[in-house]
Amino acid sequence: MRNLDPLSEVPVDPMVVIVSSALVTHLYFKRYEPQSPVHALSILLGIPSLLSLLSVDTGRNPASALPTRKVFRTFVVYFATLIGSIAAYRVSPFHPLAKHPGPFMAKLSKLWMVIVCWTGKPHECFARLHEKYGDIVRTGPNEVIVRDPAAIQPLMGTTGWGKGACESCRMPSGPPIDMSRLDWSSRTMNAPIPPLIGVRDGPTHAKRRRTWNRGFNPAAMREYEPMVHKRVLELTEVLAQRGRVDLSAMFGYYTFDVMADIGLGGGTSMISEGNPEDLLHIIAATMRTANVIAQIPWIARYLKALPGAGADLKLLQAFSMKRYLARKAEGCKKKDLYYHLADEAGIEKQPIPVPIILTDAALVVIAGSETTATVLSSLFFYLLRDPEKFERLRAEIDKFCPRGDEITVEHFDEMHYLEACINEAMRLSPPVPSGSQRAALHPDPSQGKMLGPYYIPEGTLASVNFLGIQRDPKNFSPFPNNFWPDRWLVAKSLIECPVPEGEFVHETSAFVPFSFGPGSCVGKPLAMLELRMTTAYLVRDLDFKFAPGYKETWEADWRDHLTMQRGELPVFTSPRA
Ligand code: HEM
Repeated sequence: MRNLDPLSEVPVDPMVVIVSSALVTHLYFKRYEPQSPVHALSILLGIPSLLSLLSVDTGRNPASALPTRKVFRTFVVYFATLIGSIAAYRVSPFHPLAKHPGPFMAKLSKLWMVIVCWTGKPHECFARLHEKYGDIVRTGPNEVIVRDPAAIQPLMGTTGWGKGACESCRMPSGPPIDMSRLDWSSRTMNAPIPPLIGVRDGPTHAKRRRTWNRGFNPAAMREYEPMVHKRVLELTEVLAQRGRVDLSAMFGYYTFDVMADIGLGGGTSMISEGNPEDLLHIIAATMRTANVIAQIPWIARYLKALPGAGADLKLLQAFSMKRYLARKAEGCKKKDLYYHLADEAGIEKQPIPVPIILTDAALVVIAGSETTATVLSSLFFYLLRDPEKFERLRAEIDKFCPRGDEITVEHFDEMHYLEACINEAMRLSPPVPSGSQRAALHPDPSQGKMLGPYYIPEGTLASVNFLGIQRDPKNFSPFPNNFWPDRWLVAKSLIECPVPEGEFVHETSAFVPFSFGPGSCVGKPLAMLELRMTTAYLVRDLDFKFAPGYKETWEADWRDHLTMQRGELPVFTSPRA
């Protein structure tokens, strides 16, 4: 009987055809990285299915019309070749990142980063890797992290790369965008209208940022000052009566209330009532999941189909929607941040689309609350561990603003020690510890970059390790890991340097808690206002001490889920004696 196996009629071993097809698939994926699941799955399942059909011998034996073994063998050979080829290329000397050292498993697969991010300990892991491999470490097949301030300007400055793929998959909503012009690294979780922080394209980002910039200019900040002031007084009053509190949680409630007041027309009372809607836990859970998914953004397309996927995110979006509708119905009574983000003044030529207002409203609370709360919590942890520094700060505040007086922004210009303490807390515990990723926008080989002394090719995801550079003795010495606010005063020549001149290093370009360049933190003026005002009132008017039994595990409890998540800070608070 005639053999109908078409592959057997050509003088080529069917195995060669299957292996070659898998290698061509690797090349195709490497070059085009299909964005849609239908496209990707039709290639990954279609090719081996077709090859199975072609290699079925339907002529010899009717039983072979059920060619389970051949189909199985075709699939196994195809996928083994495909995976083997990808793995071999990634660890080979031909890979563009071959000369950058890093853990073998990280070079092989992004799964390594998925696991690291899931543990919440990337910041500790990266510190160990820098010790072992140096200032640039390959942390993924196409990814590096850099601990060198020379990388900041070229990567994040005006001629730097766009936001990395990670951010753009964090808060998906709305219709899909055309990803066809973006390179492999820009995979997103169908983030059609990404929040400002995830807008990769420079001009689009600059356009979106205009309303935000107006929302944090000096005139806008003057409007917010009374709102912050009111909440600081409320916090001070509540803490004066509470006794034992988790100060870290209280700062979370306080910053959330401030952001809701300024960005969403108010409507929350966490300082007095706690966290009844569980919003802070929802934000934490969202950040953790999103940071893991961001390592393999393509998976979001498939996860989204699962029931219950993104439930936390939806709760957060529902909260933003509720507050948005309330604020809109209320109308413009004051020039809050919403006034600027929704362009209630009508400055923009086109009205701001509602989906953009909603997406950015969620960003207001996500970006603006836990970040500031982390710095406040760390600052109080360091101050309570070191009563001499607490007293020195209190003396400065008393001097410029005695008890009973209202503390206003005018007082802060002269409070150098307050500024030094805040900077030092942000140096030791930046709320975005492992940096904000960047990636070239288009697959253009000319877009490779020198990051200081290191060349990285386009197609690389790159981050500057903020915690790493801020604690590197090459940038801050002596005592790089200790809370030593005096370094900021020495650097400004306000006090004598207590160590021999050669031992003092203060590299201000390596201090980037708010990041750097056109995509850096737009909310910095508000964050600084909250940090100064809150610290000044609490240190001046309250006494604090660690709750008995607290093991001072503050830093060990940190979890890095893009933003730092904090553990408890149990303290006793009382009115100042
Ligand atoms: C101490 C407190 C804060 C710190 C340390 C901090 C830090 C950061 C960092 C590192 C980024 C990433 C920038 C990048 O991608 O390069 C960022 C972005 C951002 N932050 Fe903050 N932040 C703080 C408070 C705030 C506050 C109070 C707001 C108010 C809403 C805010 C709003 C934003 C926004 C909107 C972005 C996105 C900016 C953009 O992509 O253009 N942040 N922040």
